[in-house]
Amino acid sequence: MLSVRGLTKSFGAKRVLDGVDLDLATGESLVVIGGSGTGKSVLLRCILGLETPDAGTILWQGAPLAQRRAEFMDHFGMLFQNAALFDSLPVWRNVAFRLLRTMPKAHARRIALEKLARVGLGPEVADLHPAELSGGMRKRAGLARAIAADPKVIFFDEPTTGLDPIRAAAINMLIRDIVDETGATAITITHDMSSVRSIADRVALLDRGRLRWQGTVDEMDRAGDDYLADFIAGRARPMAWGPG
Ligand SMILES: Nc1ncnc2c1ncn2[C@@H]1O[C@H](COP(=O)(O)OP(=O)(O)OP(=O)(O)O)[C@@H](O)[C@H]1O
Repeated sequence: MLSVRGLTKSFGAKRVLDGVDLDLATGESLVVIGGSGTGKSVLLRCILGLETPDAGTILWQGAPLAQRRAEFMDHFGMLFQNAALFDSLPVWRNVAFRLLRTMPKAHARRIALEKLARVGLGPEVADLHPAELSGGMRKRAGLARAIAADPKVIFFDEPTTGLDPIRAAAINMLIRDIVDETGATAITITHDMSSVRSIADRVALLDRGRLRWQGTVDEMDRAGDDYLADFIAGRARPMAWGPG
């Protein structure tokens, strides 16, 4: 359903993406891993049309995504790093933000409460403001917002950043369950190997602007790629990969 071909993007003299090819089937959950500054966010931003690639194509359902951007965005949801909620709005209005453009307030609120319940937040949370929530609750509210309009494609940007391991595991489980339930196609970018193991059908390792390796989680553990093995184990090789 989503194909990236030869995606290239430089900032000044620095080539951040250097011919990335990627295919994503409907309902598949792809997790993109890679060291800091390897271009994971730039890849997502190019797919979203927030950056203009220097070269390459992005196809959605077989047609250039750039020509169908509005339709794509109607079917798209995103969990932002640090949840990115609007501080001035109560939680339910954050969740219902897109719905409020197309439906009466009472209906949008009812859906927001359903989505909040789906991510484990009760109705008592609906009228609180984001500042009154813990980090884990903010992530859950961000997740409720991401799924509010029943998206077919969901991006998760570093979903466990800032959470303790137990709350991170809960968010990972919730994401996997939601992806399974909804049949949504998902791309997650993360450094967190627990997210990879919980969420991924397929893993792609981005390194110096290229996809260095991709495969299933099982294949990842047997891959025989030194950098991938170091990444999985959280192992540093002095001077091997630059200051990144
Ligand atoms: N708008 C921009 N202008 C200039 N350089 C940029 C811009 N956006 C990204 N970069 C550079 O592109 C490189 C890749 O950035 P990107 O944010 O995609 O990394 P990342 O893999 O998501 O890293 P992290 O895991 O640390 O978030 C970095 O060196 C960054 O400084």
